[in-house]
Amino acid sequence: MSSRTNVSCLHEAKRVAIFGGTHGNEMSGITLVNMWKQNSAEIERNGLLIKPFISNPKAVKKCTRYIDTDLNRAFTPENLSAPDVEGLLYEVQRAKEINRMFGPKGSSDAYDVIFDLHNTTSNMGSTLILESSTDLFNLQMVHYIKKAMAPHTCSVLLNEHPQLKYSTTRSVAKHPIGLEVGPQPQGVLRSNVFESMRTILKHALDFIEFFNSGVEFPPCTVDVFRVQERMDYPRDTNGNITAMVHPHLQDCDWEPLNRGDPMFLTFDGRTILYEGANTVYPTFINEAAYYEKQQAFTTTCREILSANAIRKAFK
Ligand SMILES: CC(=O)N[C@@H](CC(=O)O)C(=O)O
Ligand SMILES: [Zn+2]
Repeated sequence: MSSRTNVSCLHEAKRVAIFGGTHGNEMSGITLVNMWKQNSAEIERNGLLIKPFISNPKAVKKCTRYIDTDLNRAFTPENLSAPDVEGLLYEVQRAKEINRMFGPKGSSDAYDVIFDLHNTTSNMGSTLILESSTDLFNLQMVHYIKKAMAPHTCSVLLNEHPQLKYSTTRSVAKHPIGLEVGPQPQGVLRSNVFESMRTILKHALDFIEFFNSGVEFPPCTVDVFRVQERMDYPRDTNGNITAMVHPHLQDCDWEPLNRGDPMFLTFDGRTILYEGANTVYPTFINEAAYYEKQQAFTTTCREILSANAIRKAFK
């Protein structure tokens, strides 16, 4: 069978948004988007409409993650269909606005791609976040970016967990893609993190330009880390944490954690071991924003996804 028969023909991706400031204290995305709003030469590509956009301007102004509630959890069907009344939470109101501008979510009018730029305090390096294992366009794009970034690594986190998946800002687009780069403290800009993010965006836009010009991308595989479980800190009956991430686990994002490996260190010096049966690959280890979400790290398992060849459908 010739490979021709297996080429999936996908719609052109003309409308692309780049969001920064979904969280108002994650400075790389905010700074890049503000820069590109002033001068967009760097992100312009043939035949593409590219919109750099600050998604939570009030939170950016205060340099805080959010005003009333986490915008990156707010794109639920209930919120998006809520009537426009006075007194809505700021981020719910903003989610509705973003849905009107870039969506409606799930409709053919929605933007083709939204890149949502985030920073983490965890030592995750550069990470692309996918919400679906079957989005061929995104899988091929991620494959292209990983190859273009080599020898630097760019990990892929896949969150399609039925309970742990959340309603992200980028989920308004047909092809939602998150970019998480760390470690960078909240409210701080680090040049290495800023430059990695900028380079990944460049490769991503190049991919879309090639795709729209009719280039065919051959079948590929993508190594991903699939979200498995949320691990909370040990807590007392008042909900206060009683232990910290163990020094042997701290900064070891994406490295295997085996049964019997140290996980937490209590304030009185006791080590708490990982007791799960299977080897997992922790990520978002000691993320500052996740203390309030009862999350010390996320466990993932490794998986290899396959994607068909793709090219643009000719009308
Ligand atoms: C540290 C951080 O904000 N992480 C993002 C991950 C994502 O975009 O899916 C979040 O929790 O919304
Ligand atoms: Zn974020």
